[in-house]
Amino acid sequence: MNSWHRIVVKVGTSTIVKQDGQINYPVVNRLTQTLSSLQKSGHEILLVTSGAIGVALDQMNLTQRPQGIPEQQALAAIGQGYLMSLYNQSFAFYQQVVGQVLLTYDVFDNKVMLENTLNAVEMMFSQHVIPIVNENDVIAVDELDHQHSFGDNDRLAAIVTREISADGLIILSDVDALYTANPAIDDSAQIIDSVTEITDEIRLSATGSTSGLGTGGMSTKLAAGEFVMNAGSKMILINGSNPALILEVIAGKKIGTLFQGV
Ligand SMILES: Nc1ncnc2c1ncn2[C@@H]1O[C@H](COP(=O)(O)OP(=O)(O)O)[C@@H](O)[C@H]1O
Ligand SMILES: N[C@@H](CCC(=O)OP(=O)(O)O)C(=O)O
Repeated sequence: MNSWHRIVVKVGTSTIVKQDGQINYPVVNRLTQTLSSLQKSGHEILLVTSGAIGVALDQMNLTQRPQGIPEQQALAAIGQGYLMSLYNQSFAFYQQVVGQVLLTYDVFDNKVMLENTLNAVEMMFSQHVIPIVNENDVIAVDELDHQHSFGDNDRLAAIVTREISADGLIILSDVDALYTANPAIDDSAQIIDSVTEITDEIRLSATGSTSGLGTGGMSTKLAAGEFVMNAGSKMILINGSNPALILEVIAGKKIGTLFQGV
């Protein structure tokens, strides 16, 4: 069924931080306006946001993401508070209350921690509050995974979508859709408007991030799509430069790439 009542929206760093490293205030404003209006019209919205490290780079006058894990953890600590202050201020303009939920992957393996988290999220939904989720990069302990994909919020958003039994996940990125090849480096790349199964051909089309801001590129989004489809839900990938597109997705308009099993 194509309903979008309980929705997870994931926003990538490349959407809220511009190429020059500055925060994209108009986009943050349109995002908070769109999500607030959806919440007020009866939808349950959970926002998974990246950007802690992205905004901290600017705060610390750095032009690129450091390679070292402790350096990135420190930036995550610095930027997370700032990121939440941005969202608090922007949502407050639309009289929308939000709550911060910082997660690590071990939460999903621990029955008690998971139950506590889900209880808090359900309570926020019943109070018309929008939970804002990010990975708690400062204390994340999965060292091996950390080395390879420090902070993968596409995966986190997919797991959250399953755990809260959301109707779907909307991923906002800096591309219009999944393409047959990375459009940043291949002019002949074509949009793929729907995916029912992640085939090897699709997997090969996806490469990592070229923006310098995001982390996972398209590979982590495909993995998220596969996870969400296996959980019986759906995912849409759209361009985050105009977050009001979320309203069109919910109205059933065909934009971006829809990942949905048959
Ligand atoms: N097949 C593909 N289709 C679309 N984008 C792709 C593809 N392969 C790689 N990419 C890259 O993935 C990037 C989006 O991932 P990323 O930079 O991690 O964004 P975000 O910060 O939104 O998570 C795009 O800018 C694009 O360069
Ligand atoms: N947790 C990290 C973001 C990790 C991440 O997945 O980034 P992105 O590829 O921009 O969605 C942060 O807040 O900086």
